[in-house]
Amino acid sequence: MTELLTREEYAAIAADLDLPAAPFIDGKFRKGNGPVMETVNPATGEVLKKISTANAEDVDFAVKKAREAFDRGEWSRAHPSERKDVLIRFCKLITRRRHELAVMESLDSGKPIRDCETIDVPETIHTIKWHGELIDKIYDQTGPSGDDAISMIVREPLGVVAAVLPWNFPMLMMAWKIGPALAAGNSVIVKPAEQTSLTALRLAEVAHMAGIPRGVLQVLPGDGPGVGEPLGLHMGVDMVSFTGSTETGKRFLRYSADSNMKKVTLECGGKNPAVVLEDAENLDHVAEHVVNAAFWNMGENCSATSRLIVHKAVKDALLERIVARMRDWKMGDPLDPAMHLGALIDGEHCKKVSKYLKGKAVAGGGKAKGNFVEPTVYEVKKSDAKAREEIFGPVLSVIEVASTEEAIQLANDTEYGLAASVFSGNVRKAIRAAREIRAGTVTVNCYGEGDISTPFGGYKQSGFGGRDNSIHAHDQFTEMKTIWIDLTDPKDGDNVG
Ligand SMILES: NC(=O)C1=CN([C@@H]2O[C@H](COP(=O)(O)OP(=O)(O)OC[C@H]3O[C@@H](n4cnc5c(N)ncnc54)[C@H](O)[C@@H]3O)[C@@H](O)[C@H]2O)C=CC1
Ligand code: BAL
Repeated sequence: MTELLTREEYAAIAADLDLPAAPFIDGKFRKGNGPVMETVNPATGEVLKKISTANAEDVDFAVKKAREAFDRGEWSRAHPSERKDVLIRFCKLITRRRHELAVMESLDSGKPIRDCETIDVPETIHTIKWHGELIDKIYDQTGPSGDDAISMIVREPLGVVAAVLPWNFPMLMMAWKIGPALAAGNSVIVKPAEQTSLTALRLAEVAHMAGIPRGVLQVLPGDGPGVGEPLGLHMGVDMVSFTGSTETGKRFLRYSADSNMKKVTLECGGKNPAVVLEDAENLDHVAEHVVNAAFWNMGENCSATSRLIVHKAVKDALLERIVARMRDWKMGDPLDPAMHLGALIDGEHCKKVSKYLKGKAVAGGGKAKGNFVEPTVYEVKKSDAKAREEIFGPVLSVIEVASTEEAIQLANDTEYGLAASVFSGNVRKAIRAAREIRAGTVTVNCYGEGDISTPFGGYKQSGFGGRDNSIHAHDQFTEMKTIWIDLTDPKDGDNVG
């Protein structure tokens, strides 16, 4: 269990922070050639730091350094157990600095400190450790090539990987990418979201202290056009692993087509349903999961439940319980460990979310103060924008249905397919529904994203090209090669063709 400090202790850590302020390239912080960018605390509007950003010239330099590091081979060709040892040392250093990292994450993103301490930091450590531990335990394969040959099917690191990150889980999404990519031996260039660069920069420095060689993990702060686009278009980048909006994800497919056909994997948006069937058991339990699914991380979560598709027989009883549970979710100062909800990422996003706060709410719906938005529930028609568009905020749209078939049809009536949940007391019905819903993760009688051992990614416009987490992430960050070895004796005659 992670211990939480007091508000005062967190404030003291915040006051003492020495925040990073420049790109981390080839083993050190260097002034970038891009514009200076302010990183702002979304809860207070205070400028936390002025950060020197990278530009296309810095991207070129970082790619060159990443390639040189890859070719030197001290990381890419190190024995897997050596890479494991360094990654585990990296995790130990993160553990030592966990409170500092949690406070930086909370200040920079508006996330409640209790989540940063109990989820973001420990899951970051767990993810990097899991992939480090994995790398010296997986085998390559041989093919069924008969007596005259042996075919080896081996996995090799891709080379230079760019990880383009969102602002909603800055550190954890970095771990989802760098854990498997570094374990496999790649050089990685991280582009954090422009709102949240601080923990990425600190992690790169800590990784270097742990023994990750220069050039192997670099971080380039900056915006999409200034840093993301040159990375996407760069002829020296072998892969982009992206998490963010579907619209920007599609841009990376275009960048790839317009440059070197680099591998692209995309983890994008969602309009995720919780489907509650008429035989759902224990509505208190269902309500607890739905409230967590909809409002955790202020709804700024790609897998957040934003549609509650509920059978009319249980709707009123469930809504009553949801409204009651919402009262336990306290919103306020993110550095106060009693708070469950902090601020949305910035004013622009807050404006986008607030556009949906119209009509009579079942709960919440109060006017947003600063970047804080009250958790809100609406009953809507299936054609309503609230039921169709990704809001990415604490807004839950409830749609009543009259049958299981209608519920599943509606669950699938979206361009997205990231996550879903099904609640039913009948296992056969629940599993049938889970199979019929077209989404990358479907949970039964709970909400969740699985864990590090299970793949995460989307169907339809929620994802492309691979999965984060699990051994499938290792596949994502490696290239597959066949090595065919002839075993016939040349003395026995012609073995050509
Ligand atoms: N995981 C998810 O599903 C996420 C979804 N979103 C959704 O996206 C909406 C917009 O949020 P944004 O921060 O603007 O997401 P975004 O998808 O534009 O940003 C994600 C990353 O892509 C980069 N990027 C942006 N434009 C780019 C470009 N033209 N070329 C290369 N890289 C580029 C950004 O700098 C950031 O690092 C949100 O309101 C939300 O609905 C946002 C963040 C995460
Ligand atoms: N929930 C993990 C991925 C994301 O929200 O972007």
